Amino acid sequence: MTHIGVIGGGGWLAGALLRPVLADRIVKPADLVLSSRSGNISGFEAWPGVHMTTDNSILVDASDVIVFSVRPSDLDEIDLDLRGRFVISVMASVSVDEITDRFGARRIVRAMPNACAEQRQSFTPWFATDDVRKSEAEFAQSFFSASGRAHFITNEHELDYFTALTGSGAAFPALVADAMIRHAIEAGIDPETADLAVRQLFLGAATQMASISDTPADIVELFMEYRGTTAAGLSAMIDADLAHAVFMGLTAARRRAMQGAD
Ligand SMILES: NC(=O)C1=CN([C@@H]2O[C@H](COP(=O)(O)OP(=O)(O)OC[C@H]3O[C@@H](n4cnc5c(N)ncnc54)[C@H](OP(=O)(O)O)[C@@H]3O)[C@@H](O)[C@H]2O)C=CC1
Ligand SMILES: O=C(O)[C@@H]1CCC=N1
Repeated sequence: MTHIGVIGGGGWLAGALLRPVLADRIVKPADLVLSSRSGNISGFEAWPGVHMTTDNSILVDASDVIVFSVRPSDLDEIDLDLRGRFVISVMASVSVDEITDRFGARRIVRAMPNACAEQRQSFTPWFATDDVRKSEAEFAQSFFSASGRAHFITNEHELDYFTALTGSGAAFPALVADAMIRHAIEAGIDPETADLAVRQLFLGAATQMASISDTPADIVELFMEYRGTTAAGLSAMIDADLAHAVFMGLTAARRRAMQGAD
């Protein structure tokens, strides 16, 4: 697993995944090839040895592992024969069967990281076809572990669910954070302080939830039992059916993932 080629390597997710991989020397800069359509790839200035191309066939010839990180709607313009090759895909909504039908590859790892990879905090479930070799599965686990928590799953269909749940990265928490910041500003807190306060709150909450055995439901219960100001706030949010809004959002995102997002 030495030479890696990333089709769509100039994109948002590829950069977020690859910078930790390069920083950890899981892949050497000289062994990495990135492709894009435009030839414009930035974010790799710290690793001048990384190769860049607009020709995917050059990338394939130079690589043992071919990573697909283009938008699903851009797949039609890619015509490659990848029979006998090992492929990793991070594309939403593109099944391993579709990858086999389009490109001939049978040894496929399909993963769903998120953009928190840049901070090494992605949750990345990944699935492997039966043909994937042990060394290739080990490479996939170490590749995705550089940018967060990599988690092997045995049911490919779950990836469409995770596309909605965790592929969305900071987006859904950011929606809640933004509402809190706007409320604070309306209450007279200056915007800079409101922003600082809510960012720190989310960092504290995430760190706490990641490090204690209490579940999120236990934490809610703890504050409800305390019967203080937080319980008053929680009761109003529960009455307003915050959970319903979250369920509706996740259902819509999952439906889109199953239909084919771009
Ligand atoms: N962004 C995210 O948070 C997440 C994304 N994903 C998945 O990752 C994949 C990539 O997404 P993202 O990084 O956001 O997308 P971007 O639009 O940021 O990047 C896509 C990249 O693909 C390149 N590209 C398009 N067509 C070709 C081609 N024919 N040959 C070579 N390169 C090509 C683009 O080049 P150019 O710019 O020059 O056109 C660009 O560098 C998607 O399938 C998405 O579903 C999964 C989880 C999270
Ligand atoms: O919003 C999107 O479509 C991308 C793909 C999966 C998560 N984010």
